[in-house]
Amino acid sequence: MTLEVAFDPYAPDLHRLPWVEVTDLAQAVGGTVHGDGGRVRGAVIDNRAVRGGELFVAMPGFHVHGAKFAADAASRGAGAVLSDPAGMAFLTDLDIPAIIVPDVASVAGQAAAIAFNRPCQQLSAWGVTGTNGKTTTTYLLRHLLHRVGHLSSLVGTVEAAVGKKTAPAFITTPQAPQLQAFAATTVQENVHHMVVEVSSHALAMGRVDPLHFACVGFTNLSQDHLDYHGTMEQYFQTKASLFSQQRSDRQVIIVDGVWGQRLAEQLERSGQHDFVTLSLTGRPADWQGKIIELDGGFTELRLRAFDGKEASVQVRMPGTFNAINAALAIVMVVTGLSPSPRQLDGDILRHLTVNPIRLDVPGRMELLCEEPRVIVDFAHNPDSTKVLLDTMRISTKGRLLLVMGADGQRDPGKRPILGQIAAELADFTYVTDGDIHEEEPSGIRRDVMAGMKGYEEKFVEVAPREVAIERAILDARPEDTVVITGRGHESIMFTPEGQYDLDDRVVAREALSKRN
Ligand SMILES: CC(=O)N[C@H]1[C@@H](OP(=O)(O)OP(=O)(O)OC[C@H]2O[C@@H](n3ccc(=O)[nH]c3=O)[C@H](O)[C@@H]2O)O[C@H](CO)[C@@H](O)[C@@H]1O[C@H](C)C(=O)N[C@@H](C)C(=O)N[C@H](CCC(=O)O)C(=O)O
Ligand SMILES: Nc1ncnc2c1ncn2[C@@H]1O[C@H](COP(=O)(O)OP(=O)(O)OP(=O)(O)O)[C@@H](O)[C@H]1O
Repeated sequence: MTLEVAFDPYAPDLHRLPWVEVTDLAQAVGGTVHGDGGRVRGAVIDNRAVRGGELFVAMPGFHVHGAKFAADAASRGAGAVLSDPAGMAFLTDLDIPAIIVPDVASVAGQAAAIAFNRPCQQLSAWGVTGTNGKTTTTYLLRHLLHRVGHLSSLVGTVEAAVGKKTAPAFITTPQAPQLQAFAATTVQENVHHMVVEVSSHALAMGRVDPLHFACVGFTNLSQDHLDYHGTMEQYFQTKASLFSQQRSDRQVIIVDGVWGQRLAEQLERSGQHDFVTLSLTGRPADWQGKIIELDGGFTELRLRAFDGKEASVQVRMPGTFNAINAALAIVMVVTGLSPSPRQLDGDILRHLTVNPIRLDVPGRMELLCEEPRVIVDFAHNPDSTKVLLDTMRISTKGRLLLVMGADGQRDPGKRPILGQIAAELADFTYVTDGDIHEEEPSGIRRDVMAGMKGYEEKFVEVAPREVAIERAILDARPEDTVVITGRGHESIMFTPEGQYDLDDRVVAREALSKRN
């Protein structure tokens, strides 16, 4: 019997990497070496991931300092430790060398890039950022790159995939050493393009450093993550940093929202003129897109470039927002692969649009049943919830029933706004738990319901989530639509008491089986 080994996208073959002298590495990151010489190949941020010879990147975290695990990393065979003055307290009696720098996060990517033999220099990286649509656009990018003959790896909220191998994701954009490890795996699998979903947290925490993207795209910006960024301005500037020439060669920006327009103006003012703009609402832009609604909830997307090149393609994915995501992905591939952003390769545009675009993205508009229609979707902020409910309303014959909640320990300011959108746009809402994390769930639900004042007859509070999903599905009439938002593809519920398996799709299917 052969045991199948699970694919670990963050564990490239270390034997295929050259050794790096610790003194050279220290010099490159401006660190001082404590202990004798030594050498490393590869890098990890978790002691439990050490296989032998890696640099253990010991960063301070929100809960613990990584250096606390340095001795264990050494016992597992780590070649050296990278840490900071605060971490040194844990490094006494260590029998491997340590590189000490003032701030580990700011050099972790660079150190890991060197330890993995600079994998990103051997591939083209594509990045997508924005509040909504990142995951979907990265899937579309990967699909379209394939259409023009380029295999790519993909790392984002749902999965980390290289070729046909895939592993579930635990975070949207991995920590810098993991991203470099993922790039090394990509290179070792002979894949030359890497598509990255770039979160604002990642940009703020230096997780994509020192990656230089071949092409990046901006979807949109609306309220989210203000618990971390504080203000919309700060959130915007963090996202905007991906579009500087220090970080990316080519940039595509949707300018239909005020933040996209600001991004374009900001780049223009800074003397960066080569970026490409895209509008789907008739605003002045390099690329114009027009979305025509077709029967069945699908769309036809017509694109016209600044040089007169035109294409049209059917997007067989529900919702105009998916046509917008497809437009961004198409323009990114044409922009990224053409000789220059202003000298387009018409063959690429033709190849990309010759066949309809149809792609299932796990937990995004995932259709579980036609009658009643039951959809699981990842919408978990005000804008995506509004866009989703507006979209579903068009094709709902009966009532639009919504199962929703908000996440614990995440941007409490958006909770009443989510409640208000639900109250205004759904016919009936089952207010339940989102991802609880380490917060008391009834308080989260109360925050959501604070936005539903005056609509008391249009919602009910039901917890736990499984019960709310079941109740909505059993209440639904055949002509109704049940939309279950907030967790999409996620399969683990985090609570203060621990974690347990909870997949909305599994719960919904079980409930559907109880309808006679
Ligand atoms: C706030 C934040 O970003 N936290 C991340 C951070 O956790 P932490 O600071 O609590 O880490 P910690 O437990 O204190 O540990 C400190 C260090 O010790 C190491 N360690 C820890 C324990 C151990 O046994 N051994 C060990 O080596 C850890 O790897 C870490 O380097 O380091 C962890 C290990 O990499 C991450 O999993 C964790 O992300 C958590 C899961 C998270 O939810 N992050 C969110 C805020 C996030 O980054 N979200 C964005 C945006 C998503 C979106 O757009 O919606 C994302 O990119 O996912
Ligand atoms: N372009 C868009 N504009 C607004 N809403 C969108 C757009 N694309 C998708 N959505 C909605 O947002 C939800 C999440 O989409 P997706 O996962 O692609 O975005 P994301 O930016 O990756 O989200 P997250 O950052 O939370 O991972 C979808 O399920 C859909 O309801």
